[in-house]
Amino acid sequence: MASEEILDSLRAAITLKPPFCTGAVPISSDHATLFYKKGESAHWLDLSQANPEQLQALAEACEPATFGLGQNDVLNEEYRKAGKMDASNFSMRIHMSDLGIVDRIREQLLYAPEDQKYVKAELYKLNVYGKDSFFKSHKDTPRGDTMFASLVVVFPTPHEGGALKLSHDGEEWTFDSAALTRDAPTPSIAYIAFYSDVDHEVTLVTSGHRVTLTYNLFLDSSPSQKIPRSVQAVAPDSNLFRDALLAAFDDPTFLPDGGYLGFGMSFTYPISRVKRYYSNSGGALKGSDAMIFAVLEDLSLSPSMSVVYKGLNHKILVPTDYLTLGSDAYDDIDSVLCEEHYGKVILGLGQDIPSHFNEDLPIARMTWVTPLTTFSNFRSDYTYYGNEASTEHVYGDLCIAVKVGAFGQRDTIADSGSSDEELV
Ligand SMILES: O=C(O)CCC(=O)C(=O)O
Ligand SMILES: [Fe+2]
Repeated sequence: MASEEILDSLRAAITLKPPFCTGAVPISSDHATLFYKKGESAHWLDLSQANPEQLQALAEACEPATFGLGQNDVLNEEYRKAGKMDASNFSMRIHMSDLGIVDRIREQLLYAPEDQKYVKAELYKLNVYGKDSFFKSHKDTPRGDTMFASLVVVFPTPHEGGALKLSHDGEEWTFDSAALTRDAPTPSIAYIAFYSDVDHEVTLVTSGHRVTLTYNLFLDSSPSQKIPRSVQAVAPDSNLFRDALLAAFDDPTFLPDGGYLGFGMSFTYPISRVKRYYSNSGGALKGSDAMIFAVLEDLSLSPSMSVVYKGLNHKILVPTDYLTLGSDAYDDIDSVLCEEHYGKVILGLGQDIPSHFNEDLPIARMTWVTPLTTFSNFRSDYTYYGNEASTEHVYGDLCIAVKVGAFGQRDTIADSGSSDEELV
């Protein structure tokens, strides 16, 4: 039986990386010059040295900002009070890639094999948060299934308040853009990029004007962006987890006969994207999820993105490679998931085989290092052909699963997903 102390040391080594990256970057007047349309006339101002009258004129050229609710954009000033200008109504010569911000996001937020680490920052809107503006807590609506994060850039226009507060999984962070831009020795923008599924809010602006550009960040497969070699596949803090895993593997009392290790996800992933991007590798996973996957691969194990289904009688582990949604079932769902989707019944390491167990079903002896979460919960519909055809569904949660060999041969098992009948 896996000793609790070894598991605790593994858990402690999974340092939760903050779900954002941030910084301040000096800008020139050329970067800070904003041209915009208002009715028939054109205007411009330099956001690195704008006066209150210019900022007030810009605020008046904006429309009230809406926000995404489901698939709709709604206006509700109890929830969000700010001005917005669509990208078609203004122009700036500032590019996030030229300022090195896209590279920083790639290194710090996107933690994937080099050939998948392409980030595209697409300008979304300009916002002006005048006095009494705010935006209550929300998650950003993903615009397409390759969008993974949002980027907010705040210009050095005088204002107080308007900090961005983020919270995820019981932790909170504050991005005080007013202080960051005020304290910089030369005119600088402050930026923050955060995963779209992180809750965030803009606190009340108590004076001045907070002017921002927002960008949607997409995974992009264009090879035009070459990744600098210096970007490491595994970031330094992953050494802690790697060392803890190696120590656990060296301990004969840890999974003496081998078994599966499971890791619950720390972030949300749309299942359509999981099938497309993550089935064979952890490409573009977020934060500690990405770190765990990368370290397991580095240790020559074969982690897979898998789903834990709550089946009829059992929990069933199915690699996302073999996940088909909307299929037909001529048998009970547990058997279908095992026989047609390379699923395995999950049992704990020392757990007895339940009575009336169908001996044909393969078993995965699973130890959860981090608990299964419902961040990436989804539902699969299928048609069950019993006496009559009926539409049924089964719920699943995404996880990282890895098969580990017995003591002395930890990394020798490639979990091909084939329906090996042996009890692991
Ligand atoms: O301005 C900010 O700091 C955040 C804005 C925001 O959350 C949004 O536009 O969705
Ligand atoms: Fe937002």
